[in-house]
Amino acid sequence: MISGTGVTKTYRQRGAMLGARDVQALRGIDFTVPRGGAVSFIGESGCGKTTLGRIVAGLETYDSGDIVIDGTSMAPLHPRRRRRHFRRVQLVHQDPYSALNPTRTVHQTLLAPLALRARHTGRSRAWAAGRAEELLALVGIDPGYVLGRYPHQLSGGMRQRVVIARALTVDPEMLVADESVSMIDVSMRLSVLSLLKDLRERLGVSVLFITHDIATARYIGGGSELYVLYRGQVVERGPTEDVIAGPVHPYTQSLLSAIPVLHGMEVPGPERVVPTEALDAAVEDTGCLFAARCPFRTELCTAERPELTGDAHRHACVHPHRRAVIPREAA
Ligand SMILES: Nc1ncnc2c1ncn2[C@@H]1O[C@H](COP(=O)(O)OP(=O)(O)OP(=O)(O)O)[C@@H](O)[C@H]1O
Repeated sequence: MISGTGVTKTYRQRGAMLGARDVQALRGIDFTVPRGGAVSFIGESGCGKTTLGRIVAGLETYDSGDIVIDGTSMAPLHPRRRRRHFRRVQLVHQDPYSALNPTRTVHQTLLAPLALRARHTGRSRAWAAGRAEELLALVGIDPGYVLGRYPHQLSGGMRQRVVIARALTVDPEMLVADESVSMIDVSMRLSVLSLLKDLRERLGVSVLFITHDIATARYIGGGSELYVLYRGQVVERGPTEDVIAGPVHPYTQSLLSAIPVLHGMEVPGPERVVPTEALDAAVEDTGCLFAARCPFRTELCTAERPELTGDAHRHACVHPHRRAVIPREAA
């Protein structure tokens, strides 16, 4: 199991004298990804999703809070010792064009980490070569066809699968799939999502999805948990189907109002709001981060920052109102 408590991250900006503001990318994030489970973080551009994914994969530092990997707390560990634990979490780059070294064949790409593992575990080079073939078969590509090829000789979908195979070379406990930087088209995205679903079932590897697209979270569905991130704060979290069918926070409702596969809300909610930096800068730091854009705002909203409350389905809103969403097919 991999979890985080109170994870914060602020990007310090140079030129504060000239009015540059530090960016609070994450403001105390708690999350839990059970072994073999799936969790999606959703939010619009700039909400902090990529920062969180990079922190969980050990590629970015955090200011406070903690990440716990299989019961080991990362905070007190020396960075060099953390690295060993963070290897259990692999980031799957969803930009297959830049994720692979163009000067290496697929064979070289996979063999480098596998040969290292073989050395550490007293296995042979033949084992590493065999494992490379096994992993390619596992992600649904013919090893005979791809092993000797360079990335530019492969289709985008195949490149994406090679990226996943490379992530699997270290037998990770969790894959972090950051779709916000995705450059692949919709049908390919769906095939990658179904591959990740399949790997969850077959290998028991857990998956953290990072996306701006609620349709992706909906596709992952069954048994997963959805976290809605707004300006570095989780404003709603719960079982995916539950949050999508009955969002409570006005921000989640505005995100859902833009989804073509949904008909609308039984009780009208807010229309989608397009974030602007200027509006963000004007918001008071004390109140609800969404208050400036919220159609249900009252004085209470600017007085104090709401915390997440509730049981399985939690929200951070002082005027919670569940609005049932009617799927288009049922309307
Ligand atoms: N290296 C950095 N230095 C300064 N600010 C940064 C840096 N990386 C991210 N930020 C800022 O932190 C905030 C969160 O960024 P992040 O990339 O995590 O958001 P995101 O939700 O993934 O956005 P996107 O979907 O556009 O990638 C943004 O305001 C961004 O401008």
